[in-house]
Amino acid sequence: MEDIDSFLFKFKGYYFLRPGLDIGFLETLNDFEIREDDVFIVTYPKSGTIWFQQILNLIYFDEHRKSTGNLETVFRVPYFEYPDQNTDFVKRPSPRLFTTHLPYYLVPSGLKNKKAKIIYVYRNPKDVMCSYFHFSKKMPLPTTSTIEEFMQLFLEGKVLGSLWFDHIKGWHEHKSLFNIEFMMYEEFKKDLRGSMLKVCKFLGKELSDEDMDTVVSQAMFENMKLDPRANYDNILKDQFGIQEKGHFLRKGTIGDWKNYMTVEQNERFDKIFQKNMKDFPLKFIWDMNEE
Ligand SMILES: Nc1ncnc2c1ncn2[C@@H]1O[C@H](COP(=O)(O)OS(=O)(=O)O)[C@@H](OP(=O)(O)O)[C@H]1O
Repeated sequence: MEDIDSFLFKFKGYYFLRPGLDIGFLETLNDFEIREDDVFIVTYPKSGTIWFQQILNLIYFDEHRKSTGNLETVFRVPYFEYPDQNTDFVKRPSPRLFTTHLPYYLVPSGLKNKKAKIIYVYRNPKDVMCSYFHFSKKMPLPTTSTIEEFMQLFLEGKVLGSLWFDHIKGWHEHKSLFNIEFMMYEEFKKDLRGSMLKVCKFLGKELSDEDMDTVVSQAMFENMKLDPRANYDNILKDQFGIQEKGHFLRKGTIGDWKNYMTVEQNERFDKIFQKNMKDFPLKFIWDMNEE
């Protein structure tokens, strides 16, 4: 197990990615001026962030949908807490689209005006953990050689994003403060078109049937994997010097955790999950065959 502090930085109780972090900007997050038509995707890492970044690009930008532009998916829906040096969020035209892994208590207080829209994407935490285990080997993140050791880090919240339980519970318990809609990764897997209609409704966007067909097709895992704008390889290479290809969009399935966790690990995870998530109202889907 590697030294967590060389990769992560704890600020107000939450772990950020250390490389490239602008601590001065973190100090100003609370006061960042929110516009009424801003849209935020909020996720705990490995819950489908790039998927929703792609979905927003496809919904909002004709040229992305028509594949005539080649701006990277992340460019128009940038990470709020990791601003690029060349990006001035204040100069961005409206509607501004953002991505964030922030916990509810660190986002700009202006989001509580309830006008700016927030989509919180969540995924069953066993698949999150397994996706994270693989991803951590490719990134400047605390990593481990076995899933057992990674499970320990994950369940102690010693990862980028801190404790999964705190993240989702914090946002859900405070949902009445925000204009927020909770969307489940697994529902998008099972019914992409139906789920896309829900996103459009929440965002107040109406697409023609033809455009909707394109959005659905381009948001499918198999097609996104082939789309260089959504494929993180370039970003991994540019920002972190990582050379490996094709691993960001790894499997994109439900229930892959079964290929990595033993029966005993699963039972232990379940106990901790039940203890932490007792009375939590949102449903989770752990298996592709589950309704
Ligand atoms: N279109 C589509 N359909 C289904 N699944 C998809 C899709 N796009 C991305 N993914 C999967 O999402 C996982 C990556 O999560 P994140 O994008 O949240 O990662 S990150 O936090 O931004 O690093 C990662 O999951 P795993 O494959 O299980 O590792 C991606 O494959």
